[in-house]
Amino acid sequence: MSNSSDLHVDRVLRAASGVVPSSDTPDSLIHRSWHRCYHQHGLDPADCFDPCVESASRVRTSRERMEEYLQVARSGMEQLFKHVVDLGYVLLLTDAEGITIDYIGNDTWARDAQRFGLYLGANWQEHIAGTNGIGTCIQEQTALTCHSADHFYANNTGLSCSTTPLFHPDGRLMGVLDVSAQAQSDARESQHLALHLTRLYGRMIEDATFMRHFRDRWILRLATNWALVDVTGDMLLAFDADGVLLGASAAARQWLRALPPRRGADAVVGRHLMDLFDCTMDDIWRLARAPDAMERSLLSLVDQRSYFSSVIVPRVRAVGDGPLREAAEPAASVPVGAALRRLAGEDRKMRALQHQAQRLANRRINILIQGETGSGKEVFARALHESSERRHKPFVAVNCAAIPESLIESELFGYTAGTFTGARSRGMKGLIVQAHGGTLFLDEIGDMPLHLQTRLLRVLSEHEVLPLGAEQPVRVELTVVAASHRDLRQAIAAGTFREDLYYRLCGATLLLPSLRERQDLDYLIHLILEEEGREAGVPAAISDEAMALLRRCPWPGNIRQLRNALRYGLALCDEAGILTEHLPPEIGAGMPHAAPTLQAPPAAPMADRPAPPPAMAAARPPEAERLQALLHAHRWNITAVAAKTGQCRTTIYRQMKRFGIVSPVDAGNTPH
Ligand SMILES: Nc1ncnc2c1ncn2[C@@H]1O[C@H](COP(=O)(O)OP(=O)(O)OP(=O)(O)O)[C@@H](O)[C@H]1O
Repeated sequence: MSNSSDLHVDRVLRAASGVVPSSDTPDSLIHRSWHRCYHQHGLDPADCFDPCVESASRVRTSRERMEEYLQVARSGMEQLFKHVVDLGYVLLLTDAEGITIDYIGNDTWARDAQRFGLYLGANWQEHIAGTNGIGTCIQEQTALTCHSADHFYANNTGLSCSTTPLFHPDGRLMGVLDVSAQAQSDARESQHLALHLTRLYGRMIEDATFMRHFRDRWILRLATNWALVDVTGDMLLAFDADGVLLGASAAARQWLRALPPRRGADAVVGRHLMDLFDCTMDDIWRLARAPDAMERSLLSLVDQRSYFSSVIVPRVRAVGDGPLREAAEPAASVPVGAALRRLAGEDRKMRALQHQAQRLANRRINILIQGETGSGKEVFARALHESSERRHKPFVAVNCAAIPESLIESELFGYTAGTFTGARSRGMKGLIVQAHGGTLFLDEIGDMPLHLQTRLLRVLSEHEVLPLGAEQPVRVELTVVAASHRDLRQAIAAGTFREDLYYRLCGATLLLPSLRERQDLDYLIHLILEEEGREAGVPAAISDEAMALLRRCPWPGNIRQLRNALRYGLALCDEAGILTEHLPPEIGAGMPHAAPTLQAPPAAPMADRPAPPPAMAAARPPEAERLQALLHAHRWNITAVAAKTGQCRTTIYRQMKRFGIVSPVDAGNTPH
């Protein structure tokens, strides 16, 4: 062994035992590696290192497994090689096990490079090759230079290598990009440019792999510099149409570490964009169309900084046609469908909501509608369905508060023949499957029991339903519109609502204004009068005084209350139309001005479809008595009562709930 080799071995051994001479400039990362090689891997720096070359089939297996990564990396390497070829560098690409799976070399140096092990199949893992650019990069998971005497083995000190780790969008290490040359100078600084280029191209390869991997998903590119964000960014995030995170680039993963960890959950996947930014999916649609990067800033909830963004919309295959098309289409000029238009007159908030809903109608986004009870959430959901491409498909409404808890699972998910005995033994298609291709409206979603929330979450994320008793899941495609008058965020905090389900449901949130806030009360009065008058077969007129009285009312029960007041008036009035004395007494008397909030328990002063009562002061309205009698007469068979009254079963349950009517079955008694 030559004198210089002895000196190298001595230096490595001293550092590995913790003795670092003051003349040495310790690179803690390199010294850590020497320590590992000597103490953990049992390597001896005095030995002569022979490159370990894996079999051709091992290399082929690795290349086949990583085809996508390899293709992207190859293009990046070819570009990088143009910059470094004249400087005598060769390029290596390895897999995560440090095995060289691609190589671009320089003919003049090919022999020497081979001698050093710089070719296909060479295994550079640290426990085999000692401290080196690739193996140490895999251990440390960071870009580094292993220059000359940084190598563990003396016969590798003729090399200078700069490397960077390459991460898959799911956070796994894919491999290492290496730029190596014969060491010309003792100074590590001579490798700064090589390290910088390696890092730069490594990032490009990672980003390109990310873009390919998530080409059918939404991608958000973020940068602190607005001018470059459309070309290159600091971070990439991929998410689905509901705003649920699917992947993050290495830099974005690092950034997300500032968030509190989630017990048992991936640090990235499954989070929601609304956890990261002060925005909704609808804002993302808006950003996707904003041409000027200056308008595309997002406030981050991770570090309270503003980031400029560039939104890359998914390229999806349209059903039934081959070519790829852009998922997003210009939406600013989408005309609002008649059903949505009819819901409001000249009310600014409602106008904005109508446009927003129309834009969302055909994008497979789940929507959450919030608003006080009676503000028209179900009516809005129906109008949204009617204004969508799905209008010829089913609209299935489920009131989660109205279906008894014991039935909700089988009603929603269905069951196979033989799962139950008796009348239900034939099996039933659940409501979710009935909504296939159309819209499933889940009213009062906040009342859904927790274990069913878990099942529903699976349906939404996997598009499959497993009916009770079934072995094979049924595939379903549907858009879910959910509604709640409760503040679901509070329900999440209270532990009664699943946060991940909330995020699945609120691809966009629409908050309906209360009737008190609306500026189109006159429009609504005339609309409802016309509808009710037509149904009752009477002319729908109203006096100015009665109109004035209605305008002064604070409407704690919202549109439901307004409709009921007008029905009441129409029932009592004659051909001259509704006069003040025909309105319910509480309208004239003025109502309590306390506005119900989203958290308030449902305030339902009147039923949806009451028969005109002779007096409103009765403790229990006559329609409650009538419903009770009907239920009794039909032995509490809700389906039969629904058929008899021409209403759907959920309405019957809802009325029972409202009037406090409890079936003897639920109360634990046997019906008679
Ligand atoms: N835009 C509208 N035009 C006319 N009538 C409306 C409108 N919106 C709601 N209504 C009427 O108001 C009543 C309540 O509507 P809906 O059931 O949609 O409210 P909701 O917010 O879903 O109530 P809840 O929270 O109690 O389920 C219904 O009788 C409906 O016909």
